[in-house]
Amino acid sequence: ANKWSKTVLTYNIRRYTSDLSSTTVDSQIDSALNVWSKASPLKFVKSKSPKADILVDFATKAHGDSYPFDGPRGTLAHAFGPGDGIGGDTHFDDAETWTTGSGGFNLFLVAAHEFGHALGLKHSRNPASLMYPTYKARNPQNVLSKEDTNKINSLYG
Ligand SMILES: CC(C)C[C@H](C(=O)NO)C(=O)N[C@@H](CC(=O)O)C(=O)NCc1ccccc1
Ligand SMILES: [Ca+2]
Ligand SMILES: [Zn+2]
Ligand SMILES: [Zn+2]
Repeated sequence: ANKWSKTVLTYNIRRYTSDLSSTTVDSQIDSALNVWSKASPLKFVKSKSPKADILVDFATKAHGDSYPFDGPRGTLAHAFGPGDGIGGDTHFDDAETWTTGSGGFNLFLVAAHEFGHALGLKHSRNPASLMYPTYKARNPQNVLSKEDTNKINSLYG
């Protein structure tokens, strides 16, 4: 599927990174989902069940799908597009140092990018877009470009 057939999506955080408190991870993930719910009709509900639409996980190297992580740097995270089962699932490479600031990799920023993929967005060629392929520091108050917003609303608006 290229998009979810519903606008209320559940998410569950299966395992956490040891770089941050679980409370901090919860709030970073919630803020990253809010980026998209603010720009579209989408709603996200935290669930206790790993059967949630979007299963968030931190893992290293081979972790049960066909895309093993690669140690520090390189691939930081990946997400599967909309669909049942692994669809929507979002994995973070725990070989990275996850931060809430500008050191290491900012979890909020990477998560916001990954959730774009989980919702059906591909990479953009526009360096101003959150969906541009490579990580760079952005103003957390304004991470979406007009293109990002237009794209999410072309799917769910
Ligand atoms: C081919 C995929 C699996 C590469 C992977 C990605 O795009 N995940 O969504 C990734 O980790 N990309 C790196 C860049 C790279 O591997 O060259 C990245 O920084 N992704 C996180 C990101 C990208 C743009 C904005 C914010 C965060
Ligand atoms: Ca990596
Ligand atoms: Zn994975
Ligand atoms: Zn990406």
